[in-house]
Amino acid sequence: MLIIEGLTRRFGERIAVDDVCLEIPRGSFVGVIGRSGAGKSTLLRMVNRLADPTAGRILWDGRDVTALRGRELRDWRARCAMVFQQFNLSGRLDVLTNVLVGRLNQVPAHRSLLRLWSAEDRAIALAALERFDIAELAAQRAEHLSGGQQQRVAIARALVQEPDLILADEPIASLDPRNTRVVMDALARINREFGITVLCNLHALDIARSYCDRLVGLSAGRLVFDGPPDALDADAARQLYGLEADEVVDATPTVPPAAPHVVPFAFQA
Ligand SMILES: Nc1ncnc2c1ncn2[C@@H]1O[C@H](COP(=O)(O)OP(=O)(O)OP(=O)(O)O)[C@@H](O)[C@H]1O
Repeated sequence: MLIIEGLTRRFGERIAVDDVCLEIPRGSFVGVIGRSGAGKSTLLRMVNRLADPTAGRILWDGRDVTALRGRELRDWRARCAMVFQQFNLSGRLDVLTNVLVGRLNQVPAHRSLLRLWSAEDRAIALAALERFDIAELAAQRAEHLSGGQQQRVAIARALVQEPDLILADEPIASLDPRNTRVVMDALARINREFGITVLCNLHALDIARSYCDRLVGLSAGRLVFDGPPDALDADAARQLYGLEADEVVDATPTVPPAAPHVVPFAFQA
């Protein structure tokens, strides 16, 4: 369970996240929605401590992760895999090596420094690529892939990290509609098949409604909506999006939420 208590982040006079409280059970797929500048990225970045809160606490299974330092903080970050809008791959490295980077925390330091990947690590990385139908790209340089393929590589890298949480910050913002579906499907599979909690910042409300089992809406840093997608009515959307509400509201969910089916990690093909 992820518990966020009174989480606040100020940048000078500006409050990016303002006294947010949430309880997120394991295995949830939560969409964080709101206008540009609402505080979505700052909220996610605080969860894995890329940004530190000005006030408040974050607890994972009862442990205060806001207090972690040094090795414990590195371990926490390894358990919260990030997926970014711009994929954050090493373009000149091949796809398999990019995925193996997700294993760095699982291997002894001397091996990770020398990039000495074991046959088991390679098999795990390859199986993750197979899972997302991109194993045939394993030897290609990441920079030669399309945006949708690169994002699937980034999700495979997140998966081999064996995280408790995936924090996806606008993972589909630079993708076309077809790749948007492919990438959201990949996140949904990780959530359902492995029971990994997903927090996903999304601009597109129709996508958030289709894929997430819960929506958390921020406006000027404050939590103004927290509920299932079908509870987000026109009034709630207007509170979140103001005059843009009519543009972003699509009342028809396009993909019915699927029941979670949890299996342990098993990457080997
Ligand atoms: N490092 C920073 N320094 C100063 N202000 C910041 C910083 N990071 C974020 N902010 C401000 O905090 C507020 C929230 O920003 P944040 O990026 O979290 O919003 P967002 O909802 O993710 O927006 P977008 O959807 O455009 O990415 C904004 O007003 C932003 O300008």
